[in-house]
Amino acid sequence: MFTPWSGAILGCFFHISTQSIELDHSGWTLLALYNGLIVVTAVLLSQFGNFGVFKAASNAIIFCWAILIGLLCSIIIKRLVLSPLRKYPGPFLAKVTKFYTCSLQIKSGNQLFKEIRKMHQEYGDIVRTGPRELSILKPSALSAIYGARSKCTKSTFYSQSKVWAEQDHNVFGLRTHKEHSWRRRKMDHGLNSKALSSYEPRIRSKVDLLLNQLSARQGQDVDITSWLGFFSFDAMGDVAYGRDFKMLEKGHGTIESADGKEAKVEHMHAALKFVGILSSVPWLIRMFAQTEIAGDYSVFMEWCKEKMREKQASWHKDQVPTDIASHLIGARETSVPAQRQTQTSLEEDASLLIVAGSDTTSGALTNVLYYLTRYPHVYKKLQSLVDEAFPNGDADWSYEEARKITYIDHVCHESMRLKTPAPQGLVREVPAGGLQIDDVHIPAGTIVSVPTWSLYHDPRVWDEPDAYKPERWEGIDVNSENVPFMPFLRGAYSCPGKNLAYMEMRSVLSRLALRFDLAFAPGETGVEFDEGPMDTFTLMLPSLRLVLTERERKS
Ligand code: HEM
Repeated sequence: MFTPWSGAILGCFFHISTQSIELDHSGWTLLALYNGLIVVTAVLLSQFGNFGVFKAASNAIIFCWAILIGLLCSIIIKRLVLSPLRKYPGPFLAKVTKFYTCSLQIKSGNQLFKEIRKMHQEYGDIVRTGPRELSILKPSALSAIYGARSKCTKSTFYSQSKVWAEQDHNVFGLRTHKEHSWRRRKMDHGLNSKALSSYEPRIRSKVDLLLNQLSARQGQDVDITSWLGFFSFDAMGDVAYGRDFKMLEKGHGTIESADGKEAKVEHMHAALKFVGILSSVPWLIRMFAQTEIAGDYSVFMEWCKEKMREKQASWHKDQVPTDIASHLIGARETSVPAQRQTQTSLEEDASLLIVAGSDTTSGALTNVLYYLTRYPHVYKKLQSLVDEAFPNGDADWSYEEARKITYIDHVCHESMRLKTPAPQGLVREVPAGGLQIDDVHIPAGTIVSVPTWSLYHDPRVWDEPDAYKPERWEGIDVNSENVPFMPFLRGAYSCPGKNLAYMEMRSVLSRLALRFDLAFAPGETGVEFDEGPMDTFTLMLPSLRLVLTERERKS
């Protein structure tokens, strides 16, 4: 009964019978079951098969290996011969396993988005990048996949954290439309225009601190990537739960948790780099997440959760919410128990806000500064516009006036086009009934994405696609479905922090232009910075060294 052939047949049967079940979350369970099966088989063989212990164990191992081989053969045949995606071109190995794109991510130094672009150049607009996955380089795919009317859902990539129940995930990790939409409404309250106007003075004081620190270092070699990182972490700590990381004050990216443990932002980045490498095989990320080996990353996450618990302890129903956490806590406390956000998900949201809102904004800002330094005529134009709006300099500055300078938005859009914050494309699952994109029908269950890096550099879509030309955005409504550009995404899963991010970017850029001239630091050419962004889901940037000089007229 426990022969290699019966093992192989059992492997095939297991594959066929579990095809419609999502096993991505069950890595450790499957591993445990497999090892358990070896032991049970060995026991059965020694008890009932008249085998000695050694022979029973070796036959059990052979039988279980045969199960694996049968399973693998069945998977490979399905993926190569029977898959509804077999007609789509792509690298042979990509059709067989996601470890192929994982290996490309490693080989390219976390620049899989460039490899995907090469694949499109070789195979065309629709490329099979995985057994179940298509990358679709078509502007019309943006609305079809991500638009407000799209029924596509988030793929398993999104539920890679260690929590089990759907309702315990942070809002980013929620994959069912229903659960996601009510949780999103609660978070959106903390980021609507009324809430934002109450955050504005606090963002302003963080910009004050940033400019003062840069002023104290004027004429020196400054790593602007780090300083903008300190700014965005401090701003998010304040807006998320009214707490300060004090990175701008200390001049380094560390936080301390209540039990005295110190976590460095650079270590958190190392963990994200690891996540970036495994992004093609999210079930493996989840397995690692469940082993509690995240080190500094978990100190950081714990800090965020602790701040949420502190806020909960001091919450009072008559308090006016002053940050996103108090909006979330207020919504929870005033709901009937059956409609309450779970405690775990509240704490998960606490860390999500920092991860989603800090590196993204500082990365976007750093990229803008890179282009402004590289193209001084653009910076001069920005300076003359802010000088015109604020003739007495920084002392006159107000966000109300700064947001009217549309050129600031144009330099941001152009920078986010050339160095898009989520370069690989965001993965979505096609719902029952399939998805129509132009004349192509994509079958249900396919994982689809638009490779935004490729799209934003596509000469068929953009005139001089590699040139930095903020003027191209004049008179263009970036929110229109007809514009093939969505750095903050569109539709149900779009970024709730978009207006906050613009507030931070407009504030920093307008005030920096009022106060400083920019130049690359001696020895800095910008080449490594330009070529070195890593995809760790968002872009992780190399250091950019600049020299800032106070302009003649001081604030
Ligand atoms: C330039 C800065 C930013 C960019 C480019 C950006 C971009 C994005 C994108 C593309 C998504 C969709 C990701 C996906 O579906 O996989 C997203 C989601 C999200 N962003 Fe942002 N973001 C920025 C800043 C912020 C800020 C400041 C916050 C702070 C509140 C924030 C909070 C979030 C959250 C909570 C989500 C998950 C939304 C959901 O799944 O419903 N982001 N962001």
